[in-house]
Amino acid sequence: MPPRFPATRLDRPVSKEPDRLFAQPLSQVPDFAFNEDVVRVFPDMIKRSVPGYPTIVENLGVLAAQFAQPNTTLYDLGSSLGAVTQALRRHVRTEGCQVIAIDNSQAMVERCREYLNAQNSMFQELLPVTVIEGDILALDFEPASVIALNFTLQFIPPAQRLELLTRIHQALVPGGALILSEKLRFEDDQQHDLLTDLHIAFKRANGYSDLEIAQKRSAIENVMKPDSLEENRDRLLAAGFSKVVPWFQCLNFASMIALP
Ligand SMILES: Nc1ncnc2c1ncn2[C@@H]1O[C@H](C[S@+](CC[C@H]([NH3+])C(=O)[O-])CC(=O)[O-])[C@@H](O)[C@H]1O
Ligand SMILES: O=C(O)C(=O)Cc1ccccc1
Repeated sequence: MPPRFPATRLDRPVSKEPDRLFAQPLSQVPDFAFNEDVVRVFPDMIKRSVPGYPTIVENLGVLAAQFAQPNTTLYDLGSSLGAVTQALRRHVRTEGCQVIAIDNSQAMVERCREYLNAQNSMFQELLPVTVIEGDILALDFEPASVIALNFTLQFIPPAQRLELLTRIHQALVPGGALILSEKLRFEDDQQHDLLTDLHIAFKRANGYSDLEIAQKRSAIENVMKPDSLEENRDRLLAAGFSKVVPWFQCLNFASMIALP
């Protein structure tokens, strides 16, 4: 019998179940939700859907090691299965730090805890971690040096994004940073259409059919609302951040560092 969680190149045990959630024609496509069905295929889904995702996650650990300050908290907001938390723990060795991962999907949180237990049993001297099932909009932040919002803000109702970022800014200590990754929309229609077509080509190259791509798009269109890079930058500045530095973009997915 093969082990239930074979170790990957990154020493991270992940489900290998392929994403076929939208492969059959659905008479009505329900709104996308982070439920048990999604959790089972999530590692495959996110890798085949988000160009640059593995690079962003691994380098988030590298970036975090530069910003982590002693005796502070590192947050993984909207942690899903804890890929970012695992990267933080692979890279950050700063004295007295802890990681808090939080997600409001019970199914995600349960599986995330299993994966982090597996990481605990494979490595020593990892930062302590707490996984919370809860709403990031209701979180009381501890003094923090690294806050990761890795493809989570796009699922927060647009009217609540500025207030969340303002509270994140207030929680950050000097020398810390918010790392924000988002799908982007583009203000120039031609640029938007080109990068959207290229994203569809990326998905097709990763084995998704036209039907899967179309049904997934209609599932997410009511729940995931991307902003442009300019909107993201302006909102971060309005929240009190002093500097916004994009550090990665692959097609219509980008990640930026925001300094307090
Ligand atoms: N209000 C909320 N409070 C808490 N969690 C929330 C909220 N709204 C949505 N979520 C959670 O945010 C996560 C977004 S996925 C993040 C990927 C991960 N960061 C990764 O790097 O692998 C992005 C994607 O699937 O495109 C889901 O797990 C939601 O349950
Ligand atoms: O699949 C897409 O088109 C996306 O934009 C990204 C995504 C990835 C995983 C869950 C929801 C959205």
